[in-house]
Order: sequence, then C-alpha cells, then structure tokens
Amino acid sequence: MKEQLIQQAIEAREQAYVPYSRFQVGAALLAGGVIYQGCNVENASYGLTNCAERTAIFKMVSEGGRKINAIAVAGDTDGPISPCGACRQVIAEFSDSDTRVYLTNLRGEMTELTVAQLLPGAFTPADLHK
Ligand SMILES: O=c1ccn([C@H]2C[C@H](O)[C@@H](CO)O2)c(=O)[nH]1
Ligand SMILES: [Zn+2]
Repeated sequence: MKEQLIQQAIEAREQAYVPYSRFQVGAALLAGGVIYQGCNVENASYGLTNCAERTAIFKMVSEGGRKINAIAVAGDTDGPISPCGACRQVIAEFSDSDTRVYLTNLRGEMTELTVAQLLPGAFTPADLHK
C-alpha cells in the first residue's frame, strides 16, 4: 500500500495547475479503502493556492471520508518533500497520531513519519471538547 500510494502521488502531480511556481506536487491518501489523489492548484491571486495535500483531503471530505489511513506526498525536491504548516494542520485534523505519512521525491528518496512527528503538539478536534 505504501508503494501504491507513492505511485499515485507521483501520478497526481501531473495534474498540477502551477503557471506561477512551475512546481508540481502530488498527494494520494487512503481512506476507507478508497484512494484520493490531489495536486496543487495555484491562482493569479497567489495566496489562494491550494496545496496538493489539502486538495486530496478536501476531495475525501467532500465525498464523506473523515479518516486518513495513510497519505503520500511527492515533489521534485532535493530530499523528500516537506509539507507546509497549513497542510500539516489539516492532515492532523483527519488523522490519528500514529497515521503514516510518506514524503518522497522523484529520486525515490522517502521519509516515513507519523502524524505526531509531522506536527508535534497539533491542536486537534479533541482540544475543543475538554
Ligand atoms: O508540500 C507542498 C509544498 C508546496 N506545495 C505547492 C504550493 C505551491 O503551488 C507550490 C510552491 O510552493 O508548491 C504543495 O502543494 N505541497
Ligand atoms: Zn501545504
């Protein structure tokens, strides 16, 4: 499943809409037996850019999914790609602390993290109900 998610993330990258940065990113996540792919989607109003990770997650949520079983992210970076802070927080919202995150590049370099490692001390839905 790890290899399949990584392959799907690399494939999703091809759909990236990146006329401004030219930096394609792909993500793929498993949720309830379904794989959701996402790419980054930029905008002429630069700050409106949606990262690949959040595209995949919002696709999952919009189709009824609420729990990420595992997620892979791929970009053409020197080392494994590093998700931005916003995506780390959104990944944490829909994951467990031990959910696996596979960060990779096009050279096959990969870092495997738990969500707790990806965003230590994340503010979570549980924090709202104390
Ligand atoms: O993990 C990442 C890092 C960057 N980007 C996108 C945002 C922007 O479109 C481009 C350059 O930052 O890459 C992602 O989609 N995911
Ligand atoms: Zn991001």
